[in-house]
Amino acid sequence: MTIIVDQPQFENEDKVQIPKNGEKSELVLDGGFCVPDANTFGHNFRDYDVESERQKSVEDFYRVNHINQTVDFVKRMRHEYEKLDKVELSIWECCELLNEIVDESDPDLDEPQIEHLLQTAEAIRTDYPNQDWLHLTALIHDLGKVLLHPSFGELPQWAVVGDTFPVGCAFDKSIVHNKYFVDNPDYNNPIYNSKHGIYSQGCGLENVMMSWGHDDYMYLVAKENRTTLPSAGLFVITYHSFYALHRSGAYKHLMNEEDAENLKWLQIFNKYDLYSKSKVRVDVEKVKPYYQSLINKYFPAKLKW
Ligand SMILES: O[C@H]1[C@H](O)[C@@H](O)[C@H](O)[C@@H](O)[C@H]1O
Ligand SMILES: [Fe+2]
Ligand SMILES: [Fe+2]
Repeated sequence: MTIIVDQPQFENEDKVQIPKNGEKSELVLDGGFCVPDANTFGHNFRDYDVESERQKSVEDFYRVNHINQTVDFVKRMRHEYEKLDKVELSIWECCELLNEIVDESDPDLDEPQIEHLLQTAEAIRTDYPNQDWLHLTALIHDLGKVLLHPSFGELPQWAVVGDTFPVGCAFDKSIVHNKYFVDNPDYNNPIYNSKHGIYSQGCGLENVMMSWGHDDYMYLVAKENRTTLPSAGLFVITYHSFYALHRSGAYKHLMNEEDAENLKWLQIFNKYDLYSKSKVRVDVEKVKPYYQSLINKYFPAKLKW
């Protein structure tokens, strides 16, 4: 059986159902990319409740993340990192640096980060051969995880990875492990805990502060280094971990028209980001010249980080 995924769409469930043992079925994305039956550990993708060793550490990750991501914290991080005074590196050098990094929030990934970047990019490239900006967006979408590296300040996991969400307004129920927000200082602050909080209807996501992490950081780096990527590419980078929006449809009241357009690309991108996590290795040396040509097209040779 072949299930075609309609795109783009809002899904209300937080995890994707995959076939039970023995049931043969596959999900086929737009251009024929086949979604694996299960993640590397034999579970549904993004199943945050399944009993496993990994589940416990992922839940603990979200507990600390939800307690510490506050308006004050995000403001401090933005101020610190917009200086871009840490290091000077090319995009590719940064991809290689990612290999030293482990993401403790991810229940699905068991490969080095560079594999994940290339698997995502190559899967999209097959299905959308003419959108070279989307191939490059995929290659760099998780590069901000270098924040975990000593030369970038060695931030703790909870300040770098995991799903993101707005701060400064109420935390939505659809956010993974949302029960831990009760211990966040902003949770009981009347300025921050209403539906709109410090924002207004349709204000545009650009004006909304997201929890600090690799998405926002990479957006900052790309923008300040004057990338020529289109706005949809920057949107994908900035909100790819915002599952409450792109999967559950929460916080739509903060979007403007441009966000709604860009969201369509994010929903396409997300399928590849999530389901290309597999054991199938990409031959890095073989694909490197292609990605290097895209880097040359859209970025300066060296970037300030
Ligand atoms: O655990 C994962 C991982 O950190 C991804 O890079 C991020 O984009 C996802 O939103 C998150 O769930
Ligand atoms: Fe990510
Ligand atoms: Fe990713």
